[in-house]
Formats: sequence, structure tokens, C-alpha cells
Amino acid sequence: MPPRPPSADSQRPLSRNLIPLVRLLAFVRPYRGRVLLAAVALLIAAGSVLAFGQVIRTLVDSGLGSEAPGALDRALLSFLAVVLVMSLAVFGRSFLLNWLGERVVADIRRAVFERVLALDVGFFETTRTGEVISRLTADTALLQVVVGSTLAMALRALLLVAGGILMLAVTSPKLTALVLLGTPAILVPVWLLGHRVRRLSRASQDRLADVGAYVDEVLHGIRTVQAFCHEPIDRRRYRDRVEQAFAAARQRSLLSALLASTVMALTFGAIGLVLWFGGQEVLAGNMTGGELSAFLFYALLVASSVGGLSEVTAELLRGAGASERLLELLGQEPQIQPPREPRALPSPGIGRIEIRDLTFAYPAHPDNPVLEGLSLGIAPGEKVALVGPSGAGKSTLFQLLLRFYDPQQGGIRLDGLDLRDLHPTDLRQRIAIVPQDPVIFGADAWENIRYGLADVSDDAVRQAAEAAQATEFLDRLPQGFGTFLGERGVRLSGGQRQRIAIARAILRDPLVLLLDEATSALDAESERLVQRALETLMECRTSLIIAHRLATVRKVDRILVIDRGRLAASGRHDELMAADGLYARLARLQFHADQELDPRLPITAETQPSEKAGIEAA
Ligand SMILES: Nc1ncnc2c1ncn2[C@@H]1O[C@H](COP(=O)(O)OP(=O)(O)OP(=O)(O)O)[C@@H](O)[C@H]1O
Repeated sequence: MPPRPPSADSQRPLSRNLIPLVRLLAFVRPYRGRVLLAAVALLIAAGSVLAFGQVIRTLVDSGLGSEAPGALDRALLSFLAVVLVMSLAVFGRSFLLNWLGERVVADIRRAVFERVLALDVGFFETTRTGEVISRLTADTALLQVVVGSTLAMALRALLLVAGGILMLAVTSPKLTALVLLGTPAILVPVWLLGHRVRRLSRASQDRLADVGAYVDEVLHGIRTVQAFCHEPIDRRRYRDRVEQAFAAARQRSLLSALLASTVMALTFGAIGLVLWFGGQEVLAGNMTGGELSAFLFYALLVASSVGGLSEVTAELLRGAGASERLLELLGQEPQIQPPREPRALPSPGIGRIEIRDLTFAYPAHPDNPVLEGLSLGIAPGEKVALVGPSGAGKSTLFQLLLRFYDPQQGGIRLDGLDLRDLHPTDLRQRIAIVPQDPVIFGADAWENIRYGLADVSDDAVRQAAEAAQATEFLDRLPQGFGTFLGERGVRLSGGQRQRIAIARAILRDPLVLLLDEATSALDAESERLVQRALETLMECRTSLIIAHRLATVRKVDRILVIDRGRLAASGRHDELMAADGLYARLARLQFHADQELDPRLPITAETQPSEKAGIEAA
């Protein structure tokens, strides 16, 4: 597995230009027709604004300057005609571009979320979830504004600048030459300031993402936070982060404001000069009053558009920063990919697992293998308990069986096929996992048990719940199975959550069952119910159980003792006790867990009481 770059976060380059926005064009392509219509509307709207200059010229020269009766009326009529055309065009432009902005951002949101879902679990170890959430929410919201309105404003301003300059040249080439000569004096400071605004924009977005990530972390662990009275520290840290974000934003705002005011001062100063020169020309008879009025109109139009452009440039670059971050996510390739030609598992499956010479290190610690040369075989329908000290690699084996990671050496075969030759979906559909701390989603019990199996009847869900001993408490809820169980719903006990997870697994009718027993002791009644549910679940299927209870260990066909990523021993409970190895030590330790430590027990590094052993007291 190639090593992943440390973190998308720390290596993020600053957006220096608008290229990332251009790369989003791929998302606009499906809506070419509307883009074309919007462009036409944009052109007409800009054209009609420019036409106002001519209306003003006519108004001044023939309406006000001549005695011809009706000239003023005609001028007003043409003015109103231009207003009508312009308002229709503005309506079209505004609606179409906003529509495009919303549509494109909705598509981007979907694409990014779909990509994130496809990424391997390793990605989420190197990237904070808050960071990903911030990209999906804050960055897409920013992009929505940029694509929907800022871009339209920028295009409009660009057209007005270009058209305005053209009309200036048509009206008075001499004055235009003067204006153009003075332009660099405006553009150079604008460019310099704009460059700094861009860099600060990106920095301020990054600080905001930090704030989001921190909130996510604290809220997820709110119970721990409060239990350890960690609030003052979190308050301080959060305040620091918010202040950092504010400092970055303040600096950006300061420079943006400076940029805007500089542009204004320079352009309007220049207009004053133009007025003075133009006045001289009119006095000398080289220009009519109408021409000077039109010239001034165009000059003001160009100046305000340049001002507008400089303001929206900062926003556009913020959008470029946002799209860069979104494209970064879109460009992430999952490390776990289906093979080009996936092989199909036999149907119905057999449930034979062979692990050969398995060596695996997590991407975060490539030099520190968690499993080393592990080899074992599990027969179809066999129930196997995995036992061993904490950190031995038991959960890691589950992760590899689900192909969340690929091993560096050796491999795992299910029904004779290497996991890497299977489509991960095909593999995972054959496996069900009951984790130590099952997740309950924001939905009712029906949904929580069904979890993705759309075409399963309510009756089947109920049967699964029955087999998992879950109806007993679900029926007692206010709306029975229809009760909302997730966040802000009912709080379920550990044993109840486990039974929901067991029902979920029963409904899937998996070939292979992975069960991570809860380490926390359940009360005797819950324990009995969970055990009964598990027995039903394990019937006739290959089951691997990370066992913490003696009751479980006694019922399995075979116990595998894992120690430091290797198979240390295997056999039945009595055999392993007789062998008096690591298993016997762990088991004895557990027998006496609630009492004082057995003084006859040899205490070694592996059996320190502080260390969580593999088997809980029965
Ligand atoms: N995502 C990860 N990245 C890096 N190291 C990890 C990761 N998950 C686990 N480890 C390390 O791998 C080793 C084995 O962990 P694993 O969770 O498989 O142990 P375990 O036998 O299941 O322990 P326990 O009974 O406490 O759950 C530990 O040293 C742990 O620190």
C-alpha cells in the first residue's frame, strides 16, 4: 500500500489564481444550453446599459440643445425602450445564473459526498471529519454564492469595462488615450493589494475549517468533556481558534477595504481629470456637450465596473480556494479499490476462511506491524473465539477481513478466493459485524434494523428483532418500532444497542459473522438476553468472536490465542487451561478480576492488572 501523504490539511497550497474555478467547468457542461441563454441575456443587459450613453448624448444634444419640438419626447421613449429591454435581460441573466449556481453546487455537493463515502477508512484516520464536513458545508456554500452571483457580477463588470472602453474610444479617442495612459497607475496597486487579499482569504478559510473540526471533536465527546470538567480548557481553546479565524478575517477585510477605497480614489480622481480635459475640449468646440456627457457616463461606468471587479475578485478567489479544496477531495483515490475483474464468491457461500502468513501495519505506523506472519484456518460454520491481551491485533484482523485495509504480506481467502480479488461490496455483503459499541442512527427501530436492506418486509424485521431478544424493549417504547432511536431520540442501554446490532446482523443472514463482544459488564438479565440472541445469530455460520466473557469462550468450537500479532495457541478452553500458557493466565486473572488478585498468580508484563485482558469475568 503506498504511503498516504501526511494530511491534506497541512500541505494545502494557497490558491493564487482562478484556475480551480475553471476546473469546475466540467460541472457546468451538462447545462450548456442554459449557459448560452445566460450569456445572451448577459450581453443584452450589458449592451443596454451601454446604450444609455447614447440616449444621454441624444438627450443632451438634440433634446436639450435644440429647439426641435418632440425631441425630448422621442429621447424619453428611446430611454424607456432601453429600460424595458434591459430589465428583461437582467431578469433572464439573474435567474439563469442563479439557477446554474444552485444546480452546479448541488451536483458538486453530491459528487464530493459520494467520493467521501467511497474513500477507505485509512483516509479518515489522516483527515479530521470536521475538516471534511467543513468542505462539504462551508466551502460549497461559498461556491454557491460565487457561482450564483459573484461570477455573474464579475462577467457583467468585465463586459461593461470592455464595452465602456470601446464606447469611450468611439466618443472621444483623444480623451480615451488619456484615460488609458493613466490606467496602469490604478491597476498596479490594485494587483499588488489583490494578491495579498487572495492569500489571506485562503488562510481565513483554513482557520474556519479548524474551528469546525474542533467543535466536531468536542461535541462528539461531550460526555467525556463534562465528566472530566474539561470545559474551561475547551472554552479557551475554542476561543483561541475563533480569535485566530477572526484575526485572519480581520486582516483580509482590512486589505479588501483598502483595496476597494484605493480603487475608488484612483478612478474617481482620474474622472475629475477627464472632466477637466473634456471641459476644455467642449470650450474649444472640439466636442459637443452631449459627447462629453456620454463620455463621462462611460467613464463612470468603466470606473465603477473596475471597482466592482476588484471587489468581486477577492470573492472569486475565495471561491477558487473553496473549489480547490473540494477538487482536492474529489481527486482523492480510495486505497481500497475493487479489482478490474472481480471474482464472484460461490452462491450460496461456504464460509471457509484461510489466513496465510498475514503481515499488516497500519498506514500511520508502517514500520510497526500489528499482525506478523499470522496463519490460521477456520472451517465453514465453525465458531472461533479470539482471545489475547489488549492491543494484540484482534480488532485489526476484523478490519482486514472486511477489507478496510490490505495487508503488506500474505493474504486472507474466503471460500478459496483472495479478498483482493473480490468486489469489496460482494465481500461485505457476506459478512456482518456486531461491534463492541454499536452505532444507532437517527431513525426509528425499523430503519435501524433494516439499515439499507430496502426490500425487507416489516415482518422480517420483527422476526429478526425477536430472535435478537430486542422486541422485549422495543415494544415498550412510546411508538414501538416506530420510535425514533437516534440522536435526540430514545437513549438505549449498552445491552439494548447490542441487541439492535444483533437484529441487524440476523436480518442480513451473513455467511461470516464478526462479533466484538462488549467489554463493559452487562447486568445479569441483559447478559442472558444478549447471549441468547448471539446463540441464535451464530447458528450455522462461521463466527469469529473477540471474546471477553468466559460464557462465550466455553461455547465456541475453538479458541485462538493472539499475542502481539501472532497465533500463540489454539484449542478448547480445557485444553488451553491444561497447557497453562498465556490463555490460562488471562483466564485466571479474569476469574479473580472482582476479587483481590490471586497471590499465587504469576504477574508478568502481560498480566498486569491494569491491562485489559481478553476475557471478562464470567
Ligand atoms: N487505525 C490505527 N492506526 C494505527 N494503529 C492502530 C490503529 N488501530 C489500532 N492500532 C494499533 O494496532 C494494535 C492492535 O490493535 P487492535 O485494536 O487490533 O487490538 P485488539 O487486540 O483488538 O485490542 P483490544 O482488545 O484492546 O480491542 C494496537 O497497538 C493499536 O494501537
